[in-house]
Amino acid sequence: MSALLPVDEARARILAGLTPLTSETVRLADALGRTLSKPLAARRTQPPWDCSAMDGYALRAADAAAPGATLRVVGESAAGRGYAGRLGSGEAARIFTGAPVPDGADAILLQEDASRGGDLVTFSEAATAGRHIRRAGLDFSAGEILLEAGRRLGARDLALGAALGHGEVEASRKPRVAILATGDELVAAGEIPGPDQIVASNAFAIAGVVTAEGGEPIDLGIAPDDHRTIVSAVERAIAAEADVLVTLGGASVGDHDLIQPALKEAGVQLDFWRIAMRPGKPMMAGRRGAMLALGLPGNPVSSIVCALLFLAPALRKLTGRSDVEPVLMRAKLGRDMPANDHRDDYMRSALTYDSEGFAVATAFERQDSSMLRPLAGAECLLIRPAHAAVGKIGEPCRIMGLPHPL
Ligand SMILES: Nc1nc2c(c(=O)[nH]1)N[C@H]1C(S)=C(S)[C@@H](COP(=O)(O)OP(=O)(O)OC[C@H]3O[C@@H](n4cnc5c(N)ncnc54)[C@H](O)[C@@H]3O)O[C@H]1N2
Ligand code: MOO
Repeated sequence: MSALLPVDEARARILAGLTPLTSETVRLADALGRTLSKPLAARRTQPPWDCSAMDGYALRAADAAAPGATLRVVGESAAGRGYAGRLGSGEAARIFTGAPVPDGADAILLQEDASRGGDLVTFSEAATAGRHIRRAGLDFSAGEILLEAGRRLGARDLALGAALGHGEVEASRKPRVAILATGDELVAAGEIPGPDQIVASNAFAIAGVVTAEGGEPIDLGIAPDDHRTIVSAVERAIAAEADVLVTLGGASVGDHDLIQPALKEAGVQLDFWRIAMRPGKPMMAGRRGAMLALGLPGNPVSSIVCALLFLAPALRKLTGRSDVEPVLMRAKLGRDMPANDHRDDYMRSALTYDSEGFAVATAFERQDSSMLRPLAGAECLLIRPAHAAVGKIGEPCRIMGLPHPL
C-alpha cells in the first residue's frame, strides 16, 4: 500500500497545477463575492473639497477667537449646492454637514452654540481653525489603489468601489464545478429510498462550498456503480467545460469503488490517492487538460471536510484570490485528548470562550465520518496533527473555523 500523503503536500500539489481563470467585466451591483483581477484605483478624490462635518456656521476662526463674537450671515452652503462667494472678515455662512467650506472660511461652529437674530449670529463658543472641517482627500485621492487584484469583494468593498468612481469591475470568471454523486444505494433528496438505499446528501454541501467560494456548481446527478455510466458522466463534465470535477464516493478499495478506473478511462491523469487525514483518507486528485478532478470519499463528513481543505483553496486559486490557504486559528483544548496516530485529525468540535475571552475547542465525543448531525452542529474543526502527544485540557491547539454559510 502506498504511503499516505501529508495534507499540506496534497494541497500544494493540487494548487501547483492551477492557474487563475480569465477575467470578465462585472457590474458593481453584481460583484458581491467576485474576485478582482485588476486593482481598483480611485478615479476621484473623496471628499472632493474641504467640507463641513457638522451643521452650523462657516467663518474665519480669527473672527471668533473668544466666546461672544457676533458675525453677519451672508449666505448658505448646503450639500450639493455650495456658497459661491468668498467669506470676508466679520462674515459667516450657514453650512450643513457634507457641504463645501466656502472660500475664506477656516472653521465651523455648531448651530447649538449659535443664536441667530436676522442676519446676525452670536456664538457662545470660540472657534478653532480647522475644527469640524474634513479636508479634501481625507478618505482617498485620485490615482490611489484601494482594492488590490486578488481581493474578494465584500459588501463594504462594493460601497468603496462605487465611491472610487467605478460602476463595473474586472473580476475572475466563476469556476465551473461539476459534481457527480455515485452509488447504487443513493436516491435524490425528496425521493423515498428503496430497500437498502439512502438519500444522497453530500452534493448539497459541496455545491454550497462552491457557491460560497465564488464558483458555479453543475449538478451531474447520481451515477450508479457502473463503470460505463460513471465514465460517461465524467465525459459530460468535460463537455460542459468544467474547471473542476468533483466525484463523491467510490474512492476507497472496495469492489464497488469504481472512480479511479473511470477517471483514468476518461483521460484523467491521477496525481495522488490517499491522504494522511481523518476523515478523508481515500481522496484522490488528478487532471485532464485544464480540468482538476477531485475524487472525494463517500462518507458525508469525509467529503465535506475534503471540500473545505482542498476544493475551497483550489477555487480560491482559480479565481486569483490572494488568500488561498485555509486559515487556522489558535484555541485551547476544552478537554483532554488522546495521543494521535499517523493521520491528521479534523475533529468536529464546539467553540466557546473562557472568562478571559480565549477560544476553547471541545471535540465532540463521536467522530464517525458518516454522521452529519455533529458536523452540522460543529462550530470548528479541531486539528490534531499526526503523531500528536496526549493533549491536556487548556493546552494550545489549532482550529479551523466553520463560519456561516459553510
Ligand atoms: N478496507 C477498507 N475499507 C475502507 C477504507 C480503507 O482504507 N480500507 N477506507 C474507509 C474510509 S476512511 C472511507 S472515508 C470510506 C470511503 O469510501 P468511498 O469513497 O469508497 O465511499 P463509498 O463506499 O462509496 O461510500 C461510503 C459511505 O458514504 C455513503 N455515501 C456515498 N455517497 C454519498 C452521498 N452522495 N451522499 C450521502 N452518502 C453517501 C455511502 O452510502 C456509504 O455509506 O471507505 C472506508 N472503507
Ligand atoms: O477517511 Mo474516512 O473519511 O476516515 O471515514
